[in-house]
Amino acid sequence: MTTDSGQQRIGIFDSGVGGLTVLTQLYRQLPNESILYFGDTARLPYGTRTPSEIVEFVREIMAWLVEQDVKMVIMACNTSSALAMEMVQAEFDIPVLGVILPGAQAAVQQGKRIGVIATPATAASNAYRNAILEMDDSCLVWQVSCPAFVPLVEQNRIHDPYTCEVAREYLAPLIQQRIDTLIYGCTHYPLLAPVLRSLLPAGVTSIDPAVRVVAAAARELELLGLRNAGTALPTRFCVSGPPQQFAELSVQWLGCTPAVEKISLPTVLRSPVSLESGE
Ligand SMILES: N[C@H](CCC(=O)O)C(=O)O
Repeated sequence: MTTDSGQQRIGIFDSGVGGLTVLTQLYRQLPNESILYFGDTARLPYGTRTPSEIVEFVREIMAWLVEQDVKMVIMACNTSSALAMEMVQAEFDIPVLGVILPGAQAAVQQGKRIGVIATPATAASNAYRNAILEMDDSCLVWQVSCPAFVPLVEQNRIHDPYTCEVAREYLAPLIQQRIDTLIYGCTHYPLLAPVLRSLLPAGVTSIDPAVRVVAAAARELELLGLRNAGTALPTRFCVSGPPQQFAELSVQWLGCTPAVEKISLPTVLRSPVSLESGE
């Protein structure tokens, strides 16, 4: 498929508005690049899904993004990066970046006592713990699963006093362990930064993996000769749920109301292996 004006976009996806924190970094660091954003809003939150559901969702999204002729994909979702990276690398022949490794790398360069707040699926996968310890086994890592955060952000309840109460509870064991670094292990969480920062001791550095993953994307585009020299096209926003809801929620971070399309993802056959395994 040929894209508008022949320009290939970078595809980024999340379950909902969390990926906007990656999009903001793309606007900052790669202002000439055109972006296709997909939010799987009909099926969020991902963090309480099973690993096989998450892999299946990512497979469908990747197939659709490839159909749209994107030149690179950034998985702007920690849960997808933690659970589906292996599948993506095995099944799709396109540059794909996840947020876990860049986030872990930023953390080990910053501190030794590292806290990770993440969705239940990401925390259970131990993706951050494993990545951090592989890079520096002298680090100490504490992970906290925060199931309430994504629904609260998607319900636009960031400034609700209840959100602050929940955040206090999630952060308490990390503060007790005297962490020096905190990874926002879900792309929705930087949207909660004002609340989180108000609860964290001043000496704790927070890490938003979006900054690093976009820097890595810039390097990779350069290396592959895929940088866009011209002017970026307006970002194309697509969702699987109600477009109006996404538009109304995201305006506060985008600064303008985006035009949002509802799309249907293709159904992808599971995998040759699972089809054959029944024979
Ligand atoms: N923002 C995503 C997904 C959160 C969810 O839908 O639970 C992440 O980074 O994990």
